[in-house]
Amino acid sequence: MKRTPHLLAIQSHVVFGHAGNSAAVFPMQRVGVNVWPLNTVQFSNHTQYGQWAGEVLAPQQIPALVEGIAAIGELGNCDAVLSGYLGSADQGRAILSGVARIKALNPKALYLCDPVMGHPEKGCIVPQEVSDFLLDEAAAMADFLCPNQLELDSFAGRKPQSLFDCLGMARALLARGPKAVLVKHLDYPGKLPEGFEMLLVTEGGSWHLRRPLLAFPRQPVGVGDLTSGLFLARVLLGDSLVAAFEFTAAAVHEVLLETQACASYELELVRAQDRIAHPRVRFEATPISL
Ligand SMILES: Nc1ncnc2c1ncn2[C@@H]1O[C@H](COP(=O)(O)OP(=O)(O)O)[C@@H](O)[C@H]1O
Ligand SMILES: Cc1ncc(COP(=O)(O)O)c(C=O)c1O
Ligand SMILES: [Mg+2]
Repeated sequence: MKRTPHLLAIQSHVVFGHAGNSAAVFPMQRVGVNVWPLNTVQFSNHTQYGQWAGEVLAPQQIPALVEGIAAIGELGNCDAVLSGYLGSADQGRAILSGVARIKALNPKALYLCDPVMGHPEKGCIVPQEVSDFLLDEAAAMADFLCPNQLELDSFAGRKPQSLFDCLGMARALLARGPKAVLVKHLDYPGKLPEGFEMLLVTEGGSWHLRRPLLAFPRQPVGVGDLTSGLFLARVLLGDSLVAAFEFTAAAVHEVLLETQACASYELELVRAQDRIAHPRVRFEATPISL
């Protein structure tokens, strides 16, 4: 029997609704991965409500929890680490130490960094020191980096002029260390308004994918976290990077269709669970080169 992969997921938890681990853990479990959730913050709700209660996990808790798992002899069974929303730069550094510790025990373990940065125009609130940490330190250690367009712009230090420009900006990130860059959401001059586009850039090639852009009265949150989580889960389950990319696009689209049908602001993950595991739609990733 094939072994069930184990994934340490280090990102936010919200009590109500879905963002961070609260968006990604259940879908990753639903597709067949054992998830170890480590919550960087526990907030009442995601920050795009403009107000929330709760607190940030003390950074020293991260190594303490990782060592706790090592002490029971399980840390070497960790196949991958995912990091997302961080409450402080010190938390980020603690995560990188944890990744190094896990890779020493299991050299095949993968690290996916979703560089969640704050953006006034989006309403996602993250301390500035976290963005600096992600740009300067985290990208170098990541096997997979999953920025959205605004985060890709921050890495490149500029906005793109075209799709090929986005491709160049994503390819440039490979030089910092990652094996693959998944741009979860493209935005560039000339983009067709009716499409939602993504890019996958690897050492072996690059792929572009388009799915329909759905209309929402308020944009749902947690879509990026769902995207990164499902991509890593499917890679661990044995998909090629391109197959994981296509699966992720389809499963996320299914969740958005369910969410739209329910006229819900929060992602309808429970209702969409069978569609996550077995998407009915399929989007093909097409090769693209500079
Ligand atoms: N097919 C779609 N139709 C409409 N909106 C979408 C679709 N897919 C994703 N979105 C929205 O697009 C945005 C993507 O967010 P973005 O900032 O690029 O990434 P992240 O979710 O990581 O922050 C989110 O607001 C999400 O709700
Ligand atoms: C607590 C928390 N975690 C994670 C996120 C990231 O969500 P998204 O996947 O939409 O980038 C947000 C966005 O506001 C948030 O408030
Ligand atoms: Mg995000």
